[in-house]
Amino acid sequence: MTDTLTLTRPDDWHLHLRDGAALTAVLPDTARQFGRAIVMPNLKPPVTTVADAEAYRARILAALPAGMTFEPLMTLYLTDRTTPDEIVRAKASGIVHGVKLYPLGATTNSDSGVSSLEHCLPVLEKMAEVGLPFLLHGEVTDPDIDIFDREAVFIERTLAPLIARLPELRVVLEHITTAQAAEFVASASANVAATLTAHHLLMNRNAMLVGGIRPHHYCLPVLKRETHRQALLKAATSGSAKFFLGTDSAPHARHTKEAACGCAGMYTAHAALELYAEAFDSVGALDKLEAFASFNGPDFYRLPRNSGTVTLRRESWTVPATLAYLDDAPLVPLRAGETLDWKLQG
Ligand SMILES: NC(=O)N[C@@H](CC(=O)O)C(=O)O
Ligand SMILES: [Zn+2]
Ligand SMILES: [Zn+2]
Repeated sequence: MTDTLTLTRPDDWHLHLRDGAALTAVLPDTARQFGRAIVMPNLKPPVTTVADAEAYRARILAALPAGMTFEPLMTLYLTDRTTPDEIVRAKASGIVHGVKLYPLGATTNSDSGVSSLEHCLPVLEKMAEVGLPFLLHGEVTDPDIDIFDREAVFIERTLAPLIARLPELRVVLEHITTAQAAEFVASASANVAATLTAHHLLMNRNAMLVGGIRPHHYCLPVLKRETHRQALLKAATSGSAKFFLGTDSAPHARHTKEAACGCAGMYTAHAALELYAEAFDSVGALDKLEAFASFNGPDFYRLPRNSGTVTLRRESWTVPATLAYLDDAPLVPLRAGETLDWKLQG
């Protein structure tokens, strides 16, 4: 049995850092583990221009505790008003590494999202031309489509036609949750990849709905049935370079989750690598974790792999019940009050 695991320093290819006091509270959790992260642009208001991204990047670096190194990889939030010129500026900036699609109304802070990709074709063509990846929250928002089917329908209605139209566009289907998504990505061209969260590798929808409704296990795309979780775990541990780590750690203050209409998003950054190690260990695939966490992402984004390493040890520890977040508004991390079997050293 492996008890110690040393990995090339990993990166998080899908992360919500928020802003202000929330940013200051959560950033150290990520910076302890990851060299870089693709930082999601769904602030209020969203990060839609290179100027916004530069200012947000400066706020992230200013919030980083002394002595920690971490590189935020910025993204732009695609809107119906994004211009091809902004894409050219984004590529030239060197700090923007992707453009994010939030279908209008699909998830947290998506009310500036895109109503139809048809409007955005000139922008998407420019992204393909300059080589800026397109990052997708892959769910349709059609009210007639059942929430558990929204990812699979997105693949049929939006992703497949997009790829057929612009095969040279590099696309990341974020936080995939279904067997359909895993199969689609695995059989698509090398320009199509996916991120996988630790929580979708570890939990199915029973964790949200059995024995009472558990708001801290509610996220989007929503947890699916066990067959899907198994398909995701198989994809993550398959050795395919198309699948890589993206926590989708998405902090929301406790009272906004424990509410009649609770926010979507799980906070996992406090123990991200430990949670992935548990998932990979559960199928005897710890040897596949390094490529998933540290190689496949930078290779797809055409960035150098990190130097340096992190070490995990098989060691029990208890996750705190809450973490400090905003004044009088704590954060409930995934596995709050429970024991984890892996621990990041140092
Ligand atoms: N994943 C979530 O459930 N929530 C994310 C948004 C997102 O990634 O869809 C958030 O910003 O809170
Ligand atoms: Zn999303
Ligand atoms: Zn997200």
